[in-house]
Amino acid sequence: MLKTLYDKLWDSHVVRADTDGTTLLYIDRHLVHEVTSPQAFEGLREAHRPLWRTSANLAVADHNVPTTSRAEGIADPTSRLQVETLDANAKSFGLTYFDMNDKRQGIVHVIGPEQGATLPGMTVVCGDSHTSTHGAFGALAHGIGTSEVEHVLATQTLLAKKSKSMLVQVDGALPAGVTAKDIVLAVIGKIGTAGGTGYAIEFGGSTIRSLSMEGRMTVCNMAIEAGARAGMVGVDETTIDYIKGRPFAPKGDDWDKAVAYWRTLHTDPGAKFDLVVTLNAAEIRPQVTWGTSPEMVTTIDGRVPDPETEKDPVRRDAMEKALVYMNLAPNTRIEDIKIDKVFIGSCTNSRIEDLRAAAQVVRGRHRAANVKLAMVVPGSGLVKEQAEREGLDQIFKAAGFEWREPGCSMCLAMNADRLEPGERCASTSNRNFEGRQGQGGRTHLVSPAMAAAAGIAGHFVDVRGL
Ligand SMILES: CC(C)[C@H](C(=O)O)[C@@H](O)C(=O)O
Ligand code: SF4
Repeated sequence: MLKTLYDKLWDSHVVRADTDGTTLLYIDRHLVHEVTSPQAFEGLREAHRPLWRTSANLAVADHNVPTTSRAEGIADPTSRLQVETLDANAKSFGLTYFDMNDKRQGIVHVIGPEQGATLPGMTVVCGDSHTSTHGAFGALAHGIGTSEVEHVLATQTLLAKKSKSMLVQVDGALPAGVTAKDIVLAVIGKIGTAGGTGYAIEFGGSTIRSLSMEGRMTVCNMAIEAGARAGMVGVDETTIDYIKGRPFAPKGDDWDKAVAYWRTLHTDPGAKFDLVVTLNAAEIRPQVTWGTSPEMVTTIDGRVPDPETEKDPVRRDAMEKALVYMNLAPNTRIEDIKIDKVFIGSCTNSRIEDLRAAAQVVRGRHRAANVKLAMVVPGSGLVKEQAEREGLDQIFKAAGFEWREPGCSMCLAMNADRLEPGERCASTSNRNFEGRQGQGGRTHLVSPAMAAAAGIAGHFVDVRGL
């Protein structure tokens, strides 16, 4: 039988399947962070349960860590308690753990692949919705809730039901200045934030094949924002080259055997998907969100839409509400929207290529006077180190951008980095709902190059013209 990549990943992890489709799946890799793990560890402790397979777990603190003056510790007591609780749990349960001062520390979805802890053919879970990122490696990866975190820690399995399959096929050469972030925002603009509900999405086509692993991770990262449970890309030489030599990757004979297996991890030609969506890369332009959902997106040469032209009353209401929150008038040119802050970071766009793309734009230029703060937050200590080797930190600092320590930072308002009420931000993160970056803050999702360009111009601007 012809199989999709999703079928192959699913079938190879079934421990037991009931007639109603409820399936117990074996989990190969469990990533742990401080927000969704405390109750899970507490549950194990109360039940006197050990971990089923300690070496399957990798833990890191990311959401609550400060991105400045880390040596002084964490000022906020709630954040400090969460991180200290993970410190203590990792120690008492014996998990591999990168603490806040370890240079391998970073955002959980950046460090998994960086360490080679995320490998093709694996099932990867984490108590975090953006676990879909890891699907870029030909893995079945998705977020789980805290009670499931406890279940995985105790049994190395998860109860699941198979989703339907969707292929998002993107073909053609990407125009200059258009990036993986623009592809995925364009996909969400097309299918909507509910378009992927009930599906696992495979991204394919020549455009996706030509993306680096960083780009593929950006695309899979936001599959969850399209409503899908998982995003994935088939394995090819780009995947294998990325993994080779990473600390957790197999070595010697094991490497050869693994690679032979990994090369089978793609959809068989002719295998059927429940739904196929196609995009032409040549038609994708730099994207900017204007509202409070990633599907409220348009192109840099576009305008804020006018709710008057929307016939569906539910959608019209949502648009009106979003425009009030965003303080935007219908028909405003996107290029005329002024910004107060820039955030370059998050598990969507904080990898070395993202930082290179942003640095290329700001090199020799300076932050606009109306931009109060432009911050660059590398996804991990190792990304930071690499960027510094390449002199990117100097380029950013010379341009008036702040160079920070790794973490989730201003992607969400769970640490010291946040927007003040009414502030408008060009952000490379993945969510723009009300209050996401701070109460009353206004988020516009863009690519790293577009965020950098907005920081220089003081308003959104087309990177293709720079
Ligand atoms: C805190 C965590 C549970 C959450 C998630 O699951 O995604 C966060 O990472 C986010 O991006 O909103
Ligand atoms: S960077 Fe943002 S989206 Fe990613 S895990 Fe952290 S909070 Fe969630």
